Amino acid sequence: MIDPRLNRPFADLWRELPPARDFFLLQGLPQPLPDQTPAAYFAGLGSEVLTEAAASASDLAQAFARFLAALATLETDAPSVASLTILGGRDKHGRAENLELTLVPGDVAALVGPTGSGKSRFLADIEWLAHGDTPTGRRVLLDGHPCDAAVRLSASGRLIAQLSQNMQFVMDLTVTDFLLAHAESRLVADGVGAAAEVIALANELSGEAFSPTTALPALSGGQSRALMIADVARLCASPIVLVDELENAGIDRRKAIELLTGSGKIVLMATHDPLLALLAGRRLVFAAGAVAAVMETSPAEKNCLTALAAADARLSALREALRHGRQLRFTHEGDDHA
Ligand SMILES: Nc1ncnc2c1ncn2[C@@H]1O[C@H](COP(=O)(O)OP(=O)(O)OP(=O)(O)O)[C@@H](O)[C@H]1O
Repeated sequence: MIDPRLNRPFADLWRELPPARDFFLLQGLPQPLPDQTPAAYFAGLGSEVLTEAAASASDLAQAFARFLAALATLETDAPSVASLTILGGRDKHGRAENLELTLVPGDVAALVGPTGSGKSRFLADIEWLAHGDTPTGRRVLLDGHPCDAAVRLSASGRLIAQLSQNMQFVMDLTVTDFLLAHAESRLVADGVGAAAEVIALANELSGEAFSPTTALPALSGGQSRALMIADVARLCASPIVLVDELENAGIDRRKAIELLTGSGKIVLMATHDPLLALLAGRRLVFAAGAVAAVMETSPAEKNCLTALAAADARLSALREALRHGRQLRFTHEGDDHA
């Protein structure tokens, strides 16, 4: 049976599956015209081109149809996770950790605890999809099942995105070129639109806007974080996001969390920041390398959010004034004028 896509103009195919163009490059075939159909293109190939390609016109048409089918499968192959479960292991002294925590898309869990209490280790256990084979003995289940070695090797990079504290780009590309390359690798149909959307979101998160033509290494720390968060939220298929401290990132943390959870991701973040902790539905309290308690954010705590956000905005305004060399003023009445 003839693939119906072979009777549609190339312009439509390029729009839906941009990497379909690569077929012609890889086969060393002339680039088709946008208003041509593949059926007409292959039928019209001259004998010289066919000899060079060592294939008949119908072989090439069938190979192109298989290429399109494979691309379409890749595109729908975004990993999805309905639940993430972490089963307790043991603390630094070998005592059992009493934990069975299940998170679903849209959930945010904050990891709190003194320095050295095991927050980063917990994130690393999830990243590794631990199976009782890390120092903590924890086990991580996806959709209620343990992950076998094949899943762990092939899927952990695609399932889990990590935003770490120190983010520095070494690639000498402009922001747009980087995002276009990422969009292309993810087979996003409208790469240009997606890149523009990520830049707009990143500029909403960071205090100082950057332009699409800014070189990646020229971005400030806050701008880099903002770009990565917007990229993870919009372009990255990973359903699980691990965040190691957002507080000093120089970005709108509240918006950043809303952006990530709004895109249906499971977010786990280590934090010492009350604002971020209260944005999470649950917080895991760490002590001696284990989760000592799981606290639900209470309605009373949620009520504090508005006041806390206002206090946070005042502090941010002071930071901004400080940055710009202005005099600082902080009053009990809250009418500080910097
Ligand atoms: N259950 C455990 N068993 C054995 N070692 C552990 C356990 N939990 C954590 N550790 C180890 O303890 C050390 C400190 O833990 P970790 O770095 O995770 O703390 P943290 O809470 O992230 O600290 P900080 O807030 O300073 O970043 C690490 O070397 C880690 O591997």
